[in-house]
Amino acid sequence: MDLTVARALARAGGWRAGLAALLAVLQGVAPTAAVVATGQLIDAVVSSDSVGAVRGLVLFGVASVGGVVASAVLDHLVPALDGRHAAATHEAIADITLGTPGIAALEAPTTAAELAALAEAERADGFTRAAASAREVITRRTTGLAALVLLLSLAWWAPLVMVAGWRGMAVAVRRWIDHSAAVSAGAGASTLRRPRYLRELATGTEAAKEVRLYGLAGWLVRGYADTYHAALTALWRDRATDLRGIGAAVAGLGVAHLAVLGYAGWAAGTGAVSVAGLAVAVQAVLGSSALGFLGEPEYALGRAREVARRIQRLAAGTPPPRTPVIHEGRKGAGAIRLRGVRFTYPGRGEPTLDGIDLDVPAGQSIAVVGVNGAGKSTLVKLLCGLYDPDSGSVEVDTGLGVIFQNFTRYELPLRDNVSLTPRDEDTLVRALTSAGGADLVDLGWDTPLCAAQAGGRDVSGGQWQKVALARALAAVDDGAGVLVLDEPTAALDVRAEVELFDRFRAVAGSVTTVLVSHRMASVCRADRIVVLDGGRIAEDGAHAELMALGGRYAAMFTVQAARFAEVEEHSRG
Ligand SMILES: Nc1ncnc2c1ncn2[C@@H]1O[C@H](COP(=O)(O)OP(=O)(O)OP(=O)(O)O)[C@@H](O)[C@H]1O
Repeated sequence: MDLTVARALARAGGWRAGLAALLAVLQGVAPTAAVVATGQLIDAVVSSDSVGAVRGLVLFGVASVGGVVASAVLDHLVPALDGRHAAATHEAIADITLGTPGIAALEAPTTAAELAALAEAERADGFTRAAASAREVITRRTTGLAALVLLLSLAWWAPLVMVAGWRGMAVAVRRWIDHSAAVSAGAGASTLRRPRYLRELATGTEAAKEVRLYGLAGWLVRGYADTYHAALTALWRDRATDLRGIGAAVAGLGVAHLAVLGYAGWAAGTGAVSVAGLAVAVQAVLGSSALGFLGEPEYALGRAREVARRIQRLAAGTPPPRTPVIHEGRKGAGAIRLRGVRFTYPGRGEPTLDGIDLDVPAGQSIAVVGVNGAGKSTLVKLLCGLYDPDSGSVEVDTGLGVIFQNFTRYELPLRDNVSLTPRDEDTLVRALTSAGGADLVDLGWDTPLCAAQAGGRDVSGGQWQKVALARALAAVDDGAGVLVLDEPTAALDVRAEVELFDRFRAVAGSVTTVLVSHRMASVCRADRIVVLDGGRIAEDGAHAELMALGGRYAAMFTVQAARFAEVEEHSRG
């Protein structure tokens, strides 16, 4: 039994784990005790020894009843132990993933691979049966060891021969399985990624609309079948390693059986071993098989061990929390200072941000614009401390409220979507109304925003954005002095966005706001506009200044304004 798993079970289960281990040993000894009792009975019958026969019967009864009782108690104890162990494992994983201050560490290839492997192990469900598997392994190994003790009475070398035979077999099988597992976890995982993704696309709801609209069903099914088959063929080829090791182990095991059973038969023939002794020896040889490879419980224990080790590795590799640059405690509008900020995504050659200097005084509203991929969202993520800059510094004076482009749509009641911290309904109503979502209040605060749940309701994309805005406003209520809006209103039409942005500014007027938007109608309302280009700030100034400059911003604004005027004219005409 692996010590890593034993420690994990002991930590999760305390005294229950100790008791379970003891009972598993008792359950393992019981069959051997019954074999000994049978031997005593045979001896007693052959020699007409009634006292010996009673002793044999009593021992048989104790062994049988003891085994049954131990087994029954374990049946109750072990599932509870497994539940505790699974909960402790989930907690440890959550501690690791939530304990990192940024997301860069989670996105790092090694960490991401470890986390993916953990998720895979959770799906395989192996570690949730760690206690059940440990019970099985302890019981069987105890039975095997007890059988060896019995074999000692046949000949001193008999246990050694049987152990060698069964361990040789176990090593050969284990090696073959470890190789297969390594193939699956390594190259196999990456080759299976594509078919798995295609299967998710085909069966999930996310792409269901496009799959139907573009008639992708045939392509998906073919693509899945082809890539899955190709991946498995490669996997099987890789796994079909040399089986000679197993062949040799089987031969060795055969020789061990022949030697011990042959000797027992010969000894019985010469009278050196009694009939009872022969019966016991044969049973002991059978019992020694429990020292071989145990199959599923060993796999499951292996998976549990992998999970425990991955958790240890991840916990050891988790960087200590950085000195926070976000000063949560301070109230009121906060200033933002970026000095020489350079940032490169892992695996990318070119920096996405390449020397950003930006001072935003408390209370200012600033808009960040730039073409797709200019680095606006990256700047926001650095502001929030989700990534650390390669060089330079990012400092924010107060707590932050943020709405990301892809903000989370919690499958939770409306109340929790506006604020996950408990607060009175007046505050919630104020936040939602200010965000333009007054009509959503009628849904009821306890209505889950997910039609799949009992009493739940789906809401539109625009309504979700209002909920997300309300969430940011609730954060302001909590004292956040900087509000970051990363294209929060893309699902709204231009007029609705402008209206909402004005209302939002009135409500959140006391805080510093950073708006990322492609809508010039909203952008031009900010006190100051920053144009990102090539990882740097290309233009910086108020709307009128940048229009007068006649640069990138002026060009962007003019194109949108012209298009907007055209549409207006068209709709009037
Ligand atoms: N997690 C990531 N890993 C690697 N590269 C990334 C990652 N996220 C973004 N990028 C890259 O960084 C660059 C800047 O992306 P970012 O999302 O910051 O741009 P953006 O200005 O917000 O664009 P958009 O207007 O399209 O939202 C892009 O080239 C993008 O491909």
